[in-house]
Amino acid sequence: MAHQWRGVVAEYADRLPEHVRERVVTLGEGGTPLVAAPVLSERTGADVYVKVEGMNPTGSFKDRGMTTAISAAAGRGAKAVVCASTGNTSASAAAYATRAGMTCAVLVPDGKIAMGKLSQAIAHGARLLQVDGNFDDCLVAARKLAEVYPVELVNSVNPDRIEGQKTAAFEVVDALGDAPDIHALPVGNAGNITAYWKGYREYAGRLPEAPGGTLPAVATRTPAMWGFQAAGAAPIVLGHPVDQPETIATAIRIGNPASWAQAEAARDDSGGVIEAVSDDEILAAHRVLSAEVGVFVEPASAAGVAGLLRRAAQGHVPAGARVVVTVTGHGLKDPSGPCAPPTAARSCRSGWAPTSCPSRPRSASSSDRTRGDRRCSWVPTTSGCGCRRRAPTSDRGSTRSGSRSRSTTRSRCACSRPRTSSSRSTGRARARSRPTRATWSRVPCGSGWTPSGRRSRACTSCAAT
Ligand SMILES: N[C@@H](CCOP(=O)(O)O)C(=O)O
Repeated sequence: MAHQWRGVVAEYADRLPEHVRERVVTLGEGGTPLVAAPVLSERTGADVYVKVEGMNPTGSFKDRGMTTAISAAAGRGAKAVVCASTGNTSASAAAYATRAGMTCAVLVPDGKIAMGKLSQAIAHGARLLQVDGNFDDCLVAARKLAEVYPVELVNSVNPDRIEGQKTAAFEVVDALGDAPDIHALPVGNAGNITAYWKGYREYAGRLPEAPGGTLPAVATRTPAMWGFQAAGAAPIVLGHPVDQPETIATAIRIGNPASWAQAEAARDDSGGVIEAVSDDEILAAHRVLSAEVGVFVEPASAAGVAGLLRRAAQGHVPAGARVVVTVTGHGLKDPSGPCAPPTAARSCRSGWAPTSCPSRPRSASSSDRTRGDRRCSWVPTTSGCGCRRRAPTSDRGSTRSGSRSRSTTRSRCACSRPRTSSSRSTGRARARSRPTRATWSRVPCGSGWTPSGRRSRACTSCAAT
């Protein structure tokens, strides 16, 4: 008879602190598939499995930690919780807080959250505070709010979050019969690598002081932890905080991870690594996952696979090694991966689709259709909005009037770079440097196509309008 999964607190009660068990708030999280990935095994010469955390109730691994954090808060009689988020934490906190009858406030970087995640937080009734800053600024503000007001912080700086998230390591061992040789995963705020490492050590009987630490060991060993940050947001790799983290992998666009020291400890104690992968490597891995493995993930989730493929190509993956890669969130939360342009076009942000984009508008003008090479031809300049057209002749017919006036060209460019010396006023420059509604709306899609507007160029595959 099939086992009805009861959520991680009930399933691993004897290995969790007592205070998270007093009033359990659950949506049935955990028990996610560990999927064999023959394609990745073939490419790496290893025996690779993917832990599909997008199958959690709100579509990400955060639910494992949120059930314990919200349960603990509920047990203490909390009425409200707060978190800073790049999207997944807010969706999860909002859902579990609602389930517990609590108010949830979420602080997110304005314009930097994938539409699917934002929709979740709103749908679950969160009080949304969009901050003019990045995730790290949001976390500073959330910490202050929790100090001053009777509201509990449910980011992974809350130890109850780590307790819940460590159960993913238990599940891996339970499924494989022992710990893998290598566990690869993305690193953002670094709570997850911290939690997995704790879980693996506990299951191997190496933390006797932990809840359930006196229970018999389940695993005979622990894996090497391989963490991967996005190259534009790789503070641990660089050894210093990154003031303006930037990557297509919005979930790990973090410049100063809260669990930095713990992540380094996991790396060093396990004999592992933390490395950076480029956005193009992330997108390539995303394609492998979707088109070859059959698992659709959000872009950040592909960072672990990107890192594994890179290290395999460098000869760092021992033949036949058993490898688990955590893919952290579901692709439907942020469907931008398949239609994201390559780096050159992304940094330009002109709005021109790359040749690989499957979401080319069906209503392309005749010159667009005849233009063989649809790659972005905008290049950065040092004046104006920062972009200009390099080869105007190639799309002359696609402009409204056919004339090559500067204003027509500019109006096509939704670049959010700050204006430089040619700015008329500093105020205007600041306004331009912030994402406009148009650029913001394009973020979740990632295709580069502007939302429905005068040219009606909405992305036809992800419906980000
Ligand atoms: N990627 C996270 C960032 C917050 O991390 P947490 O570990 O503190 O929850 C998100 O989804 O918001």
